Formats: sequence, C-alpha cells, structure tokens
Amino acid sequence: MKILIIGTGYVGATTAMVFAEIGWQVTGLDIDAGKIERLRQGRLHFYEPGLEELISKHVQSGRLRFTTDKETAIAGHDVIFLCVGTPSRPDGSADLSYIQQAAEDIGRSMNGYKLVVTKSTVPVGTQEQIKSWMKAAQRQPSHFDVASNPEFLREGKAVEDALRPDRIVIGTDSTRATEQLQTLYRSFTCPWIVTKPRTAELIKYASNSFLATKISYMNELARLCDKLEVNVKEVAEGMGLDPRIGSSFLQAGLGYGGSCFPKDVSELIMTSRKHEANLHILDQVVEVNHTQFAYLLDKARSRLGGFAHKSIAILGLAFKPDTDDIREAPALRMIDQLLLEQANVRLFDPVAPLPVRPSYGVVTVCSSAEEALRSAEAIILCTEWPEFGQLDWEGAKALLAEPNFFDGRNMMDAGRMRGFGYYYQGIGNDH
Ligand SMILES: NC(=O)c1ccc[n+]([C@@H]2O[C@H](COP(=O)([O-])OP(=O)(O)OC[C@H]3O[C@@H](n4cnc5c(N)ncnc54)[C@H](O)[C@@H]3O)[C@@H](O)[C@H]2O)c1
Ligand SMILES: O=c1ccn([C@@H]2O[C@H](COP(=O)(O)OP(=O)(O)O[C@H]3O[C@H](CO)[C@@H](O)[C@H](O)[C@H]3O)[C@@H](O)[C@H]2O)c(=O)[nH]1
Repeated sequence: MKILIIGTGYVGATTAMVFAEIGWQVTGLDIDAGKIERLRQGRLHFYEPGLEELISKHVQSGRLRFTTDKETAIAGHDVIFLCVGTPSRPDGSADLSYIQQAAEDIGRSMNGYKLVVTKSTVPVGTQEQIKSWMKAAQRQPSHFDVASNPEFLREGKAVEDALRPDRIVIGTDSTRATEQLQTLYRSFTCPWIVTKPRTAELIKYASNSFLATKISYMNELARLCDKLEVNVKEVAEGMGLDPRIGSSFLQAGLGYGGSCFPKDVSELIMTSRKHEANLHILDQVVEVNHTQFAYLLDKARSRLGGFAHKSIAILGLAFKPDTDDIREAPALRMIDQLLLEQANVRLFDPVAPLPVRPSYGVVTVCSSAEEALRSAEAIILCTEWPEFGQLDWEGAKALLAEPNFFDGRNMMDAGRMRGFGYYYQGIGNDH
C-alpha cells in the first residue's frame, strides 16, 4: 500500500515520518508550495525536536516524497490520510472548510477504491459529511471507505508520541478499512480500539477537554492556595501519587494554549449546546483559562503601581517549551495587555518569533534572556524553557533595574529566588 498524506503541518509531517519509518512508501501533499519545497529538501517549516532528521533521512532514501500535484497524487494512492487544519470559527465551532476541500479533491480525482482516513480533529458526525462531500464531487461512481483515526501527539514530543502511541483509535463501519489499517499499523503493539465513527471522533474531544479541565482545576486551586498560604506544587505532588488521579497535567500556571485545547474545548461546548446537553463544566474551564494570565498580571501591577513606561522582560513566547508554535499562547495575551497599559516590553524566546502586527512594532525583541533583563523593572516568565532554569539568577540580578520576578509557570524555587534578593511571586507557589 502506498500512503498519501494530505496536509503537511505538524500532524501531516509527523504522520508521513511515522509511516516511512515503519517501512511504507509515503507521499505528502500540501497546497502550500513553500512548505513542500522545504520538505523536498528534507527541511521542516516548524520547530519540532528530532523530526527534521527523520524526514530528511527518508527523503534521501526515496521512501518519502512531497508534491503539490493533487490530481496525480490522489489517483496514484489507495490510502489517503487527511491531516489538514480544523481551526475555530469566530463562534467557537470547528471550521471544516479545509476538510471539505480535501474531500472534494479526492472525490473529483479518484479513479478506483480509496480508503480515506481522518487524522484531523473533527466534530462528531464529520465522517458522514466527508462521505457525502466525496460522493457529490465524484466524476464517476467509485467505491471508497472513510475511517477516523484521531491523533494524540503533543507538539515538542511529536516524534516520541507518534512512534510510541498510548493507543490507536479507529472509527469505521467497514471491515475492509479496519483490516487495511491493521496492516498499516502492524508494527505497533499499543492497545487498539475499533469503534463507531462518532465514538472515535468524540474520544479525541473528550480527551483534550478532560486534560484542559485538569489544568483549569489546578489553576483555580492555585488561586485558593495563594489565599491559604499553601504551595500548589506540593498539593499537586500529593494528589498525583494517587494512581486514580495521576501526576500529569497538574501543573498550575498561565493556563493552556496551543492549537488544540482552546479550539477543541470550544468545539465540544458548541456540540453539547447544539444537542441540548450542555457541558457546563467546560464553560468554567474556559473562563478560568481566559483569566489566568490576568491573575498574574494583577500581582505584577500592584507591586509596580501600574505598568505605564515600566520596562517589563517577558521570558518565553511559545505556548509551551520545545515548540515555536505561538497559537493561543498566554504570552501573547500578556504582551497585548502590557502594551495597552503602555509598558515597554522586552521579549526573549529561544525559538518562537514574535508575529508581525502593527502593535508589536514597539516590542524590543532580544537575542538572549540576559539582554531582555537589561534595565527591566520586572520579569514575567511565560514559558518554562529549560534554559531559563539554568540561568545564573543570582548574577542576573545586577542586570535589572528592580529584581521583581513573576513566574507564570512556577518554574523557580520561591525560597531560592528570594534568597538571591528577588521579590518573587508565582501562581499558588509563593509559600
Ligand atoms: N498540532 C498538533 O499537535 C495536533 C495534534 C493532534 C491533532 N491535531 C489536529 O490535526 C489537524 C492538523 O493540525 P496541524 O497542527 O498539523 O495543522 P497545520 O495548520 O500545521 O497544518 C495543516 C496543513 O494542511 C494544509 N492544507 C490545508 N488544506 C489543504 C488541502 N486541501 N490540500 C492539501 N493541504 C492542505 C495547510 O497548508 C497546512 O500545511 C487539526 O485538526 C488539529 O486539530 C493537531
Ligand atoms: O500540567 C499542565 C500541562 C500542560 N499545560 C499547558 O497546556 C497546554 C497544552 O500542552 P500539551 O498538551 O503538552 O500540548 P499540545 O501539543 O497542545 O498537545 C495536546 O493537544 C494535542 C492536539 O489535539 C493532543 O494530540 C495532545 O494529546 C494534547 O496533549 C500548554 O500551553 C501547556 O503549557 C499546563 O498548563 N499544565
């Protein structure tokens, strides 16, 4: 079987690498000629540790190819993975226009049986829509199957997650599709779930929304910890030792960002409203997440007596470490508010670039953390890049105008920082 991957973003590029790595012949297709050109040279258009080396290896061996020629690519492959984006519409529901476009492209160019597998995160019921979009676009009737195969990789850990998944979820009514997917994934030993298409689609949203709920719960708990003079990190440690709770995703901070949690929680809320079975708990998850950056900013504002003309060092822009992805990054919200209050923002992130926007013209983008700290009246740490932990914080104090440290990821040890002479505040972490 030859595999075609439609969409070569985070998920598409990683999926292409995985199938090449386990021995299949793979082609990546994208409408973005610039991305395809880079990929053809074995280079990635985003930062993801370890992925470029593997892509490059398979491009050189000829097992991995890239193209923008839809018609030839679709006609020449029997198994097609959909990995296009499904961003949020303004009302919070998922925009399926890229999925529809790809489904119609396949319908139009198909010349025999095709198995279409959806890796993109799509709302419950989308598989039925994909079938009807494909059918309506067909020039001649031809049999096909559609299967859902949601992806669970994390950015920054994409290679590890995709090569060693916790589970493979397949949603399809077709035995032929199930058998083909079992063959494709034969070298994986993780648990398999084969279920109804709608169940597979919901497993993805339910998983992301549950993880987001854990985070917002810890963030709200951290606010209570501040009042009670209790350290939320110790609370999380004590909770996490219970295997029914688990120790992951209990880290309080500035809240979740990225291309997945915000949009997937919103879509699940919209689905629940549409079906009059409101998931009220998720409304609160979103509310806590939206206000979390302001919670830390309030602490900084009251310490400094306002931000106007104050120099603020922002450390970290990416929505989490090991990625250059800034989609829904809490740091952006932080910067926007600081600029609104006329602060002078000095920014450093090891890999993520500041987007080009007229309002960001006044931000000083620095090439090192030390440079960002120079003459700053406060530091706000937004992303827990490991290199920030390794900085000589005792020595760095001399660079600052005022040693005020607001730790949005509870990365530092409060006692140690105070020992160095910093005014230090985290989120439920000050005690
Ligand atoms: N990013 C993640 O960590 C992650 C993890 C799991 C699931 N997902 C889901 O996977 C999907 C893709 O996410 P992503 O982050 O890789 O998106 P992305 O925006 O990085 O990449 C999508 C790619 O699809 C291409 N594209 C759009 N329409 C096309 C078409 N008709 N034909 C060919 N190419 C087309 C775009 O040019 C782009 O390169 C989303 O539904 C997302 O929710 C993402
Ligand atoms: O204890 C925690 C854990 C995470 N986060 C934040 O949550 C966000 C998401 O982190 P993470 O889940 O590691 O990154 P993603 O790459 O967005 O991955 C999520 O979204 C993907 C896309 O759907 C899924 O495939 C993954 O399984 C799911 O973890 C980031 O802003 C983190 O800073 C916290 O604030 N506290």
